[in-house]
Amino acid sequence: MHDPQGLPDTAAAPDTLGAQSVLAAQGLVLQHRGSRVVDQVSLALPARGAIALIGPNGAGKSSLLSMLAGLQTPSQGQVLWHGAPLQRLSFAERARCIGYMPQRFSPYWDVTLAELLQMRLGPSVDMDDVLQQHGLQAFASRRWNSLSGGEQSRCLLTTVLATDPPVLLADEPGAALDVRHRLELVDALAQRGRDRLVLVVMHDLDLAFAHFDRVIAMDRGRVVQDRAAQDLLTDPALDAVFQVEFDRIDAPPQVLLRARRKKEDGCAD
Ligand SMILES: Nc1ncnc2c1ncn2[C@@H]1O[C@H](COP(=O)(O)OP(=O)(O)OP(=O)(O)O)[C@@H](O)[C@H]1O
Repeated sequence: MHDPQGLPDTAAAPDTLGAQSVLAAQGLVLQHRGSRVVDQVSLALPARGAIALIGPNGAGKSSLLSMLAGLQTPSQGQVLWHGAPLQRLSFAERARCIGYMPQRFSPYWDVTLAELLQMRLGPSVDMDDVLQQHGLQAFASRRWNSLSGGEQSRCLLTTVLATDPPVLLADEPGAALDVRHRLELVDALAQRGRDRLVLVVMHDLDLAFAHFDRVIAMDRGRVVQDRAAQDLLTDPALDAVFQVEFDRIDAPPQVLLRARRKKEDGCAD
């Protein structure tokens, strides 16, 4: 059964965690060589909202995101889409429901941006329109491998969003962008979060706290904080996650974080 948006109707098999949410993680564990890189993560993600996923290197953010996208199979637990196992959806349905932007992407063939978009959208879509909307006309005939890192990121996000998926999972989409494009990106993601779900892995904490409603922090495979952005920003628990001491600097309309190494490291001023 499908809803009017063409999405599968899986609400017929509700689950206590997943029924209230579009996407949910239920006791997710991911093991590599016997160690748990994601360890018992349960999360309920609503149909709307801009959520940042933060945490130190190796915390398990990318691993969690790829399981939520259905790209990695959990060692334990399951991902729920409207309360029913995500794996019940076909690959085509998953691709329509969940837009996923990985940290690194390189197509198997060295295609042009126009070819990549065409593969994603099909022949009936007017490619020039899409490229123009996103200011990417200049890159249409460029081979993927000839684009700079930041250009690839902008093109990849456009490719992922071209089908307007109800859920976007993006892994550090701003990492390679210059400051203007990074600001444009977080604005666009926050805007999208008003009527869609956007879950974004971010290392830029100032941008995460200024633009996102909810912030989830991971550490050593676990979700250690899951709070409204403004609550977590002022809580020393944030310092503990990153093992630094943050100065909170009042810079209306926001509070900026300045990190110092912890005193016990013997390197603080
Ligand atoms: N295929 C794999 N084999 C072994 N270990 C892996 C594999 N994939 C991930 N890991 C390990 O799992 C842990 C979590 O990795 P993950 O990429 O999810 O972290 P992350 O929070 O996204 O980190 P970063 O912020 O550095 O991108 C890391 O220690 C990583 O080395």
